[in-house]
Amino acid sequence: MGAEVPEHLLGDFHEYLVLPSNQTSNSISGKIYVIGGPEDRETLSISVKLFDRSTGEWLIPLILGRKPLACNLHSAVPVNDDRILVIKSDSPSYDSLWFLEVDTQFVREQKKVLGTEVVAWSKVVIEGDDALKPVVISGPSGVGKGTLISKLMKEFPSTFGFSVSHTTRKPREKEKNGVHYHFTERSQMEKDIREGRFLESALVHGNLYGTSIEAVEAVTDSGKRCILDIDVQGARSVRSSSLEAIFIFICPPSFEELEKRLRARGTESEEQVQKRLRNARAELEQGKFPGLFDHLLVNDDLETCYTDLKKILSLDGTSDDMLELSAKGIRVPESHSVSARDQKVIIQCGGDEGLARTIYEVDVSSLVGGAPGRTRGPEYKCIS
Ligand SMILES: Nc1nc2c(ncn2[C@@H]2O[C@H](COP(=O)(O)OP(=O)(O)O)[C@@H](O)[C@H]2O)c(=O)[nH]1
Ligand SMILES: Nc1ncnc2c1ncn2[C@@H]1O[C@H](COP(=O)(O)OP(=O)(O)O)[C@@H](O)[C@H]1O
Repeated sequence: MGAEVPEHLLGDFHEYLVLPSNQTSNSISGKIYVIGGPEDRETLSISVKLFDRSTGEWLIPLILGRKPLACNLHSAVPVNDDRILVIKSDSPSYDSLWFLEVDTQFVREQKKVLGTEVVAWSKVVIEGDDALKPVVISGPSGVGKGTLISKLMKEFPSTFGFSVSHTTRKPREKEKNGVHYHFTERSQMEKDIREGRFLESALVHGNLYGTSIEAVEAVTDSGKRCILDIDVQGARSVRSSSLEAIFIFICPPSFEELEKRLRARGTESEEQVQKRLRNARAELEQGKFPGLFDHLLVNDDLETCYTDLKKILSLDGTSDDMLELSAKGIRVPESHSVSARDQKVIIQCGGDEGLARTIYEVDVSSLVGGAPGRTRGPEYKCIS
C-alpha cells in the first residue's frame, strides 16, 4: 500500500515519522530505513522495512547475512552513504555494533542478481589488542596439548574459545562432533579447502586436519580469545597467514615419557601409536625451527607447565571475571545518544542525573570485509 506523504515533507519525511522507542529511521539515497519494532518472530532478530520515496511505498526488503538478536533499544546512524551503523544498548560489548548495509557493492550486486530490494547485516568486529591474539598450541601426539587446553578453558571459560577443527579421522569414543572436531568426509573437506574456506590444512598421521575460517571467526565473534590445537605444518601455515597469533610448542620431558602417555591414553591402535611416535621425532625437530614458535614449554609436571603457560599468556594473578570486565568493545547503556560527522561516530553514554558520562569516538573511515560476513576495521577510543 502506498503511503500518503505530502510532497513538501518528502525531503525530511523520516524526521516526521513518529516511531515507538524501539524503532529508528534513517534516510539514504531516497529510501528511508525503519529498523526495529515488531521482531522477526522466527529468528527473534531486529526487523527492517523501508519506504521508497520514488514509489511512495513501504517495502519489506530481502534481508541477507546473519541477523542481530533483538534488543530493547538501539540507535542508528547512516555512515558512508551506503550503510547504517546500528548500536544495540545493553548488549555484550562484543555484540553491540552492527552494520545494516543498504547500498554497498555487495548489496548492489545482490539486488541485480535477485531483482528485488535487498539489505544485508554485517556484525562489526573490533580487532583485539595484543593481549587477545589467538594462541596456537603445537606438539607431538600425547604430549598433553589437549590436557593443558582443557585446564585453560575450565579456569577461563569466558576468556578462551576453542577453534573446532575439521578432520577426516574417525571420532574417538568420548569425542563429540562439533565440540572436539567437525568430523567430515574427505571429499567434502577437499572441496571446502579448494573453495578457500580453510585458513590452513595438513595431512597428519594419515588423516586430513584443518582450521576453517569460520571456526576462528565463531570464537572471535563471541568476544573470546581463540585457541588452536594444530600440528607443526599447520602452525607454519598460520605463521604465514594474516592471522597474528602467539605460537607455543609443547615438548615432552623425554621420548620414553611421550610413548608412555600415548599408550596410557589408550585411544589409539598399536599401528596408530607407532605412526604417531615416528612422526613425533620429526615434529620435535621442527618445533625447534628458529622463528616458528615464540615459546617452548616442557610438559613434565603438569601443574608447573600449566603455570608457565599462564605466565606466557599474562594470566597469572588474574581471574576470568577480571578479564571479562576489561574486555574490548563498547557496552552501551539504554541512556545514550549518537551522532556522526566526518566518518566519526560519537556515542555518548550515560550522563543522566549526575551519573558518570562516557563518550566514545568510533572511526569508520577504513572498513574491511562486510556482508555477508563481518566488518572489521572500525577503531574506537574513549574521549571523555
Ligand atoms: N594442521 C592442523 N593440525 C591439526 C588440526 N587439528 C588437530 N591437528 C593436529 O593433528 C594431530 C592429531 O590430532 P588428534 O588426532 O586429535 O590426536 P592427538 O593430538 O594425539 O590427540 C595433532 O598434532 C593436532 O594438533 C588442524 O585443524 N590443523
Ligand atoms: N604432565 C603430564 N604428566 C603425565 N601425564 C600427562 C601430562 N600431561 C598430559 N598427560 C596425559 O597424557 C595423555 C596425553 O595427553 P593429551 O592431552 O591427550 O595429549 P595431546 O592432546 O597432546 O595428544 C593423557 O592421558 C593425559 O592425561
